[in-house]
Amino acid sequence: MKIAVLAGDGIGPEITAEAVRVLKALTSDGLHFELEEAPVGGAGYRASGHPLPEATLKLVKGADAILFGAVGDFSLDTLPRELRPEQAILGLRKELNLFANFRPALVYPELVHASTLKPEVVTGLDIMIVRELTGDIYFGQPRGIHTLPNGEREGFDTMRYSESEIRRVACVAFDAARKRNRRLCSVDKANVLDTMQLWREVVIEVAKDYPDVELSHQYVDNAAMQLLKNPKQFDVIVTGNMFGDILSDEASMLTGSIGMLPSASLNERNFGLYEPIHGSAPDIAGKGVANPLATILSVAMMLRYTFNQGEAADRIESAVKKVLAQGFRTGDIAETGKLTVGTREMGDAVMAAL
Ligand SMILES: NC(=O)c1ccc[n+]([C@@H]2O[C@H](COP(=O)([O-])OP(=O)(O)OC[C@H]3O[C@@H](n4cnc5c(N)ncnc54)[C@H](O)[C@@H]3O)[C@@H](O)[C@H]2O)c1
Ligand SMILES: CC(C)[C@H](C(=O)O)[C@@H](O)C(=O)O
Ligand SMILES: [Mg+2]
Repeated sequence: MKIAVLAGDGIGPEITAEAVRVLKALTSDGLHFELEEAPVGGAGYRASGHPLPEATLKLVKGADAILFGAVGDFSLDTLPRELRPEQAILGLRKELNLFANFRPALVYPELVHASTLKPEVVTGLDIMIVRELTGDIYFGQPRGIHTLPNGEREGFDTMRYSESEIRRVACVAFDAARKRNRRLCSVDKANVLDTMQLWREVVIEVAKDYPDVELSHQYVDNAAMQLLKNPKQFDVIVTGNMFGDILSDEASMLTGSIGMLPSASLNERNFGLYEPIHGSAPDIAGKGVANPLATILSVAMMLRYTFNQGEAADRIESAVKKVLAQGFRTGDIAETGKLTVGTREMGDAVMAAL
């Protein structure tokens, strides 16, 4: 199993190092991983003048899966957009056609205290957000900043989705719902946006092939509120690129921390990029305090989705549950006044539990 390891910027290298240790530990189970690292994001720009260097792209194209840390470097924010670190992850998603993004939000019993919501609202919460990842206002043309006849500048981006783009992610979400509790909520803004009216129409068409899955619809503003009011009403949520970005960060706080949410970004062949949903966290980078569990759990998703190694994935997830039960906490998930561990110690604990 060939894995390209792209650690990226900020806390990226710290959290990725722990996930790589976990992968290497599984080698003793008879699994064989070939790991190769390459620079990406700000690190890619500094190494070769581009956030997604040619050599990095070549490496990922020859790999079976990608383990991704995070990109983002505020000191490069003045660069033209195409050279900024974030273009690396956007470029990989587009180039590799990773349209289906799975972002599970799971509340571990030991972390109920860390949730921003009351225990009875989040205990046992287990939802899956399926975010479309290669379309929407993120990639729609035209876009830009131009000067109006009156001399002021205007910025513009275009929200667009074709029927086939909506259909394929809807199918993925219905399939996921079928394997879970057979409830799918499609989140859109069909009351205002034409793109989203089409979204709703196509989702309803696709639903005809899934009579066993209960489909509901919510406008995104209501969905953002419902996630805080009664998150357990959801099983699978399917939504567009931008709404999914925002709702998944929101959902992370139901679980206690953004440092707990892994993700899988897949194409039609289950080739995948696996990354935590958070960013490079410049405010804590280099301090050794970042929570590595989202990245470690992303490795479990990789084993399950791309490599069909469900047992190994279960082992990682059980190890994470065990360290939480043992009381290991990085700062983001700690109770006030309680002892915390750093990134490396959390990795050590997971290794020991494995
Ligand atoms: N996929 C990605 O690579 C990705 C995702 C999101 C943001 N970004 C980029 O990251 C940079 C920083 O963005 P931001 O500050 O808006 O979001 P962020 O997710 O990096 O950080 C938000 C907050 O969450 C905390 N946090 C994040 N991950 C954590 C972890 N593992 N453990 C403990 N705390 C954690 C941070 O310290 C910060 O306070 C920006 O350049 C942004 O574009 C990249
Ligand atoms: C860094 C950025 C391009 C990215 C996104 O908006 O998709 C991030 O926020 C994410 O959630 O992976
Ligand atoms: Mg995001």
